[in-house]
Amino acid sequence: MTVKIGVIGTGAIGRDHARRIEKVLAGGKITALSDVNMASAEAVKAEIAPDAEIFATGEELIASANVDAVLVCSWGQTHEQYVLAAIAAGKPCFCEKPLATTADGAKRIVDAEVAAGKRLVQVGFMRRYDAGYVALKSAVESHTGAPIMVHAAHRNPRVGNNYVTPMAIHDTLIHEIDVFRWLLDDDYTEARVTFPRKCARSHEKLRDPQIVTLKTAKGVVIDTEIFVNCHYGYDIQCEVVGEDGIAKLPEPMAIQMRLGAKLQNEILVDWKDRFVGAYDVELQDFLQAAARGTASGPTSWDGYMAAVTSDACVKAQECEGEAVAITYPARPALYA
Ligand SMILES: NC(=O)C1=CN([C@@H]2O[C@H](COP(=O)(O)OP(=O)(O)OC[C@H]3O[C@@H](n4cnc5c(N)ncnc54)[C@H](O)[C@@H]3O)[C@@H](O)[C@H]2O)C=CC1
Ligand SMILES: O=C1[C@@H](O)[C@H](O)[C@@H](O)[C@H](O)[C@H]1O
Repeated sequence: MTVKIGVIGTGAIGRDHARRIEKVLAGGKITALSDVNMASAEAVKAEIAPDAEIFATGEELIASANVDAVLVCSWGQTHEQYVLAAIAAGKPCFCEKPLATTADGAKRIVDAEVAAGKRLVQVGFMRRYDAGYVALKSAVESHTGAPIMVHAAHRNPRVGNNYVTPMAIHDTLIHEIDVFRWLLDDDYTEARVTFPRKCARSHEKLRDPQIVTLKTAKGVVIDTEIFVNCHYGYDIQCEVVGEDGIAKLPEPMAIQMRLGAKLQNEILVDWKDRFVGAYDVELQDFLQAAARGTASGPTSWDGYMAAVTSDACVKAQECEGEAVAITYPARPALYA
């Protein structure tokens, strides 16, 4: 079966996902596009999906009989309305992170999906599909012994002037928040944030870098450096320290060169390249589940847990150095 896909939001990631569905993956076809910037949707139609119909609104796209499943790739604050509309229409929906920009919004999605009685939503936490993280999880489960600490870093070369301090959590750390719950099979109990001196490239409304420390129910302490003006590249690091040994996230494959009296490996600069394989696998998973009228992978519940944790981390930014407690409600049976 070919799943007819409608994409809402045809900016950086919407365009890239449309490309992979049309040109890389099996079992899907882009039949509909929508963006508040119609020119962007028109450009994606012209370059990637010539058969797609352009809709003025996401709601009209979701209602179309020519759309079996939906990709929500618009700005974060618009995700909730589209995911709720997709659930109401009974159509599988892949939603880019964040599921919603508030924990209350994510909870409304969880409630709607539970009321629908089946999984319809996959959240775009692609790191769970990254070959390096999958190997790391296997090493932690089989070799390192019980985890005690995690040291991590999330570094972007630069960000725009619209990227302000809380976005380091909602937009950036949210990937670590999700992937460490999955990697450690654990939940968080408290968050703490420390700011070193602000780096010279950080603009007025951004305190960069910062270190977020999360503690889990099993007692693991995770420190993550977020540095979004690191300048040198896009660099994701993670090391798990266990009772018997240490496991480290592999570096992306890169040719090692001996040149000009230097030993060199290229470092990537763009998240699209760093996680290209993971995006492919996550969307192939979505297409397979959507063909069965359902969803798999990271759930609405995971999106909700990430939102609750993000809110606590933002509070922790506001009271530097102090611990902010994190508590979660009971998990509905749909997400057992
Ligand atoms: N999983 C990942 O690694 C990544 C996820 N993202 C997430 O994807 C989403 C989009 O990010 P980007 O593509 O980087 O942003 P972008 O700004 O390049 O594209 C967003 C597009 O959505 C459109 N849009 C905004 N409001 C809309 C609405 N109400 N209806 C329809 N279209 C609307 C904009 O006109 C724009 O074309 C964000 O939630 C972001 O956090 C982004 C980058 C990487
Ligand atoms: O999701 C993403 C961006 O929105 C975000 O701004 C980056 O920090 C992340 O590394 C990338 O994966």
